[in-house]
Amino acid sequence: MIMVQGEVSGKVYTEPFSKGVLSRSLTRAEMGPNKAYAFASCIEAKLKDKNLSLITIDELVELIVDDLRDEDPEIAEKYIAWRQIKKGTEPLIILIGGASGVGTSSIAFEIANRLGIRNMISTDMIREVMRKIVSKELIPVIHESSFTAYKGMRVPPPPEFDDVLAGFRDHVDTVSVGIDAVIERSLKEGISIVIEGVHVVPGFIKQELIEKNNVVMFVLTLQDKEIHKGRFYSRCRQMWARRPLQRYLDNFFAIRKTHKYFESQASKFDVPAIENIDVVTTIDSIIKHITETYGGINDVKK
Ligand SMILES: Nc1ncnc2c1ncn2[C@@H]1O[C@H](COP(=O)(O)OP(=O)(O)O)[C@@H](O)[C@H]1O
Ligand SMILES: O=C(O)[C@@H](COP(=O)(O)O)OP(=O)(O)O
Repeated sequence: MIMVQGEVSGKVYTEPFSKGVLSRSLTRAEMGPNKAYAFASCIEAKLKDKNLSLITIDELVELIVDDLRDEDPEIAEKYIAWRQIKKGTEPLIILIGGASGVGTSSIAFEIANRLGIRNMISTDMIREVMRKIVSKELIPVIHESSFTAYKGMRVPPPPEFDDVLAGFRDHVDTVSVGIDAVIERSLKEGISIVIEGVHVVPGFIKQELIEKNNVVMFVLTLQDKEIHKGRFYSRCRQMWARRPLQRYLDNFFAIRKTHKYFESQASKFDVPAIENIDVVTTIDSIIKHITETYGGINDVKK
């Protein structure tokens, strides 16, 4: 049996070489599952040829990267980026925001999967818990959707303010308290998490949290209104979908206003705004940003 030697928090451990474990990490770099398994089998054969009984993780990675570069340089680069993120010494908190329907939940799921992050929460769920705690009489805006929150405002905004955006800001401001709490708890426990939804808006999360290098935020956009509208149709086609299409189409104008607000807040707070046209391009772009800002850093700003 070939043993692999790694290190966690200064403690050395060994575990048997597993083709399954290696192929899973290769699929996270976007190699097809069959190819990944075949590649992992080749690596195992090489180790056997060398008569090795023990190899360190770093030596193994070097071998993998060398072979990957010959086999598929693009996947080799993705694998290196993934390793770099994994080597970070702090938990990674990824925040993905965007107007309703732009794809935050789909992309969050893919990102969590790619990075092997086991925790994911939708801000809709945080809001749902808050709704049970805070009555509709006390804070009516959170009992509405983000784009209809203006209907719940106890005092209408002055005429010079856009009512949809005034309601949206109130709504987001309240739910952001819950998001702050999830981030704080994740940092305290040392768990990586992806937090996604319409309530992840630049400028609303506590500054001291967002300033940390291991807390990264992204905004998803869809410039083309028709593509955006199409996403509500595709969402409703899923068998288990319970949210009525018509509601989102009726409020599409208001949803687009929030979309514009996301764009302006992202630009104001220097948060990457990523066009979510194609899943693979979106994921690659997010991973690239994370690698550049977080990957491999050991000195996290406190
Ligand atoms: N990049 C993409 N390309 C094609 N369809 C997408 C993409 N991102 C999301 N979708 C689809 O758009 C719909 C809305 O996405 P969803 O993730 O539910 O949006 P949100 O959570 O932002 O409301 C879903 O049917 C989803 O499969
Ligand atoms: O408040 C909102 O804008 C939407 C966000 O949900 P997503 O479309 O982002 O999933 O929640 P709703 O009230 O429709 O359940």
